[in-house]
Amino acid sequence: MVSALSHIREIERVAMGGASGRDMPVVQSWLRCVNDYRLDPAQAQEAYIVPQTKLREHREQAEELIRIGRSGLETLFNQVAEQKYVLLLSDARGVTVEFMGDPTFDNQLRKAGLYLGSEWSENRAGTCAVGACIVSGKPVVIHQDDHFDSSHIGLTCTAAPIYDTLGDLTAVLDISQLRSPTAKASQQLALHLVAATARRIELANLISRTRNDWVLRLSRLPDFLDVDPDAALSLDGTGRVTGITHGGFNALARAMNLTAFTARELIGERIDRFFEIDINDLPRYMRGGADRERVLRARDGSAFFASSIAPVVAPRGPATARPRLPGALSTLSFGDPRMEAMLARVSRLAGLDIPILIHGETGTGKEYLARAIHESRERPGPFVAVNCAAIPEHLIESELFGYAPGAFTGAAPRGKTGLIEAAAGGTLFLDEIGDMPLSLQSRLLRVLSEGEVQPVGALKTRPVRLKLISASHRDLGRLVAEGRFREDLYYRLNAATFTLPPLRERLDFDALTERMLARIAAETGGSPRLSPGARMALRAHHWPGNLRELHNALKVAAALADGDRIDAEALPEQIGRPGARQPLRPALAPMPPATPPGSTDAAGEGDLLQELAACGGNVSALARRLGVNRSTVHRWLKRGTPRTG
Ligand SMILES: Nc1ncnc2c1ncn2[C@@H]1O[C@H](COP(=O)(O)OP(=O)(O)OP(=O)(O)O)[C@@H](O)[C@H]1O
Repeated sequence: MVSALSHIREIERVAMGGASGRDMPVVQSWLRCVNDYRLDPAQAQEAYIVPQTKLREHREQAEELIRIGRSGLETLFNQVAEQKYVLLLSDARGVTVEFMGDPTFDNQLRKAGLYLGSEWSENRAGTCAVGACIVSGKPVVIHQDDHFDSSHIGLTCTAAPIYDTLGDLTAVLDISQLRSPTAKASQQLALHLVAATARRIELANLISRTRNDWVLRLSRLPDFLDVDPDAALSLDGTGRVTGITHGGFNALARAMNLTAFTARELIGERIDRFFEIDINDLPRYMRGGADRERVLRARDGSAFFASSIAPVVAPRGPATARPRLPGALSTLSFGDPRMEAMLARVSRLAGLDIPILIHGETGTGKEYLARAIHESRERPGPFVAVNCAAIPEHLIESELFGYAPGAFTGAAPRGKTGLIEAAAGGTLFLDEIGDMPLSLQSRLLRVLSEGEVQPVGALKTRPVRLKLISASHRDLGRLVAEGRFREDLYYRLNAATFTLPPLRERLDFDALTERMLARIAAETGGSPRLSPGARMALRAHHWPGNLRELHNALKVAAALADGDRIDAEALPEQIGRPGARQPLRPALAPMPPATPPGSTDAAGEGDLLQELAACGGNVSALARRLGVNRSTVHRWLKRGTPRTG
């Protein structure tokens, strides 16, 4: 093994632009460590293990994937345990959320960071397999002194990415050894095994998450098509792509010779854009047919063997009888599978006097949904909306419950009807219910369980029947645990809980945008249309403000546009007006930039798409502007995942 000193010297040489015999991914990662994360090779740092509470949070988020992938992980571990490998599954931030290893070496493994809770993000740990894999989105071997930090140069680590069904990198699978043969080629088999297991976990994830969709598996060869296909995608009842494995993304992109596309842009496209197939042909590809009957042609002329799995429950979309939603509810979704399923359940409860609790980030349309539920009722009556966070605490009681004449100094002489009574026979919408003071929660509970309200200072209660819809962007369960929300009220409210997806996860983004534009057109009398560049920038944005942010962005853009065409320039600055991005940070070493522009923030891909939009979608122009070659730009675009490490 090389000495720490010569290792440090080598990194310094490479950082100064010196030639290196190491693999390109290693050199690129070293340069990121020096130039982007400002790590110093001379400052060795031992592995970092996140605190237990943090680890619990990371594990909770990865729970579903770990459950789905468990048998694949165990099979892989059994294959390599003899050679003293340990297995780590890390999340997209590099934190190890699952670990399998020989407990005899627990102490050594923990010290080396090959353990549950260790964080292997590149900006913290320097060049390492998990971190380099998160950044590049590709399988990688980081062998011994390929590591940046000299405290890790004894390890050999092999990692492969696991993508979620929308094409985002969600986890990294890694197998590592404390000691290994000197030759890096010794890890080729490890690389193959890890990549194959990651592929299988992606397939299992796709199948388990798309129970009411068709799943189509594709391979160049008929062998193992059913269990280990090269590619897999899920399709709804209209033949639109609802999910993909990473191989599925590659197959779709290749079928259309697409290079500058991200996985998310392919979701929602019709399968007949890519293959000579119709949704009605899918049963033909179910297991049992002869190989030659399972050949499927891609639009670029290449051929695949195909095998389909029918939906466990009836597929969505017009091909099957889609449950008809009452008018008001049907305007809230344009084909997003989660929204459709949720609205179908909501519509069954809308007419009953059961409280409904709506969860969702700010601006996801909680009040819109509440109003739609109200309007879909047979005799809706009044709709009274109250934002519990907006009324000063000392006024909430009298506002909600009203008061009797002379209840307190300064009270109106004839008393006042509270908002609860005002909603009698209709719907009371309590927004931000988590902000309701504890003392009032018990009184609200009484309204719900006894059907009566007692105004402040009144001796008698009055009967009141209403539909209660409450909403919160906070986790009420957590507020209960912290003693800030009454448990009894919580259980009364949460029986029918619905969560609105954030805009960035909705699959009907384009249709939703068009609908909003149509509404703006009706209001303003124009007919605004999005240019391709503006559409790309909108798709690339993260939308922290959700539907509210989108609606406002479109209104502003329509007002600023020259005529009816909305160009990217008319969009608000944070959504990616060309030129709004910060200039590239100059690299220390005179090497081509090893990472896409914007990669130091969490929205690297978004920035790149904005750059591309600014170049009119022309990859060559963008490559010239960034000083890299076209294939580098294609690779960055193909990676299709926002950067995290
Ligand atoms: N279905 C929809 N169609 C069109 N626009 C919508 C829709 N839902 C929400 N919006 C837009 O988003 C804005 C916010 O919606 P709403 O007030 O329902 O969200 P919210 O989740 O209740 O927000 P908050 O958490 O801030 O109270 C609306 O004013 C409207 O501009």
